[in-house]
Amino acid sequence: MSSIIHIQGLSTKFQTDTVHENLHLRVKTGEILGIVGGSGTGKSVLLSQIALLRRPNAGEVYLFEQATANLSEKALLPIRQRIGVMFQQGALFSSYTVLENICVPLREHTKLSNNLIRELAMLKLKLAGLPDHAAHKMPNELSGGMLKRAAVARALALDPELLLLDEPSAGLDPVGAHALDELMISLNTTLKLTLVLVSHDLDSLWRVTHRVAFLGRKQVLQVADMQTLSQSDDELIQNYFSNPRAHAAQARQL
Ligand SMILES: Nc1ncnc2c1ncn2[C@@H]1O[C@H](COP(=O)(O)OP(=O)(O)OP(=O)(O)O)[C@@H](O)[C@H]1O
Repeated sequence: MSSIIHIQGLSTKFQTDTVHENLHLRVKTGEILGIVGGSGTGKSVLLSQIALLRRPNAGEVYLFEQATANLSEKALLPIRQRIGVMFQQGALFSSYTVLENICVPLREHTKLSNNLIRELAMLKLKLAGLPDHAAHKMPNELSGGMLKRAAVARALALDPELLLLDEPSAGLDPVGAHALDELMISLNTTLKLTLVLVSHDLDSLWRVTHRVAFLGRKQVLQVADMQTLSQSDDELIQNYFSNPRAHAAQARQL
C-alpha cells in the first residue's frame, strides 16, 4: 500500500526547546491514523507540519509522494489544496452563515460561478450530516456537534484526499462524540478519504482508527492498532494505557 504521508528525520525546535528529533512516520493511503501521546509531545505541531502550515527545522515531509521541505510557498499551494484541515482553533467566521463559511475555500481557490459554489457548498453540508436548514444559520446558533460538522463541511469544500483533525471530539458530549466518530468512519469508507486525527478521546481512538502513532521522547515510539499498542512493552505507552479511564475505554470496545 502506498504512503500518502511519509515523514523522514523530522526535527522541530522552538528557541531552545526541541519538540521532535529525527521523527519518522508513514501514513498509508486510505487509513485512519490516530496520533496520541502526553501533553506537549508535539502532536498538534506535527499535524500543522503535515498541513504545510509550519516547516520543520530539519527532515522531510513527503505528501502524495512529493517532497515538500524545500518547496516555495507558491509550489506548496496545490498540495495544500489536497488537504482538508479541522483544527481546534479553526473556528468558523462568526459573521458568515454556515453556507457562506463553506463557500470560502471555493471562492478563494476556484473560478466557479456563484451559483455552482453555493450548490457545491450545500452538497458538502449534507455530506457532513447537517440538515439543509443549518445552511442559513449563524455559527453562534449551532450546537457544538453541529459546529464541528460545519467545520468538517468546510474542510471538505475542495474535495481533499487527506483530512486532518485536531481533537475533533473535544467539547462534545458522548452522544455528539459518537456521531462525529460515525461521520469520520463514513468519510473514510465512502469517500476513501485518508484521515489523521490527534485525539485524547480513547473511546474514539478504539472505535475509529486503524492504527495509532504514539508520540514520546521527541519521536514516534510505536505505530500499531489500539489492541497492540495497549499491550506495548514501552514504559511510556504502558503508563498511558494503564489508568482507569483507558481500561474503561478498552472494556467498552471488547
Ligand atoms: N508557536 C510556538 N512557539 C513556541 N513553542 C511552541 C509553539 N507551538 C507549540 N510550542 C510548544 O511545542 C510543544 C508541543 O506543542 P503541541 O501543541 O504540539 O503539543 P500537544 O502534544 O499537541 O499537546 P496537548 O496534548 O496538550 O494539546 C509544547 O511544549 C508547546 O509549548
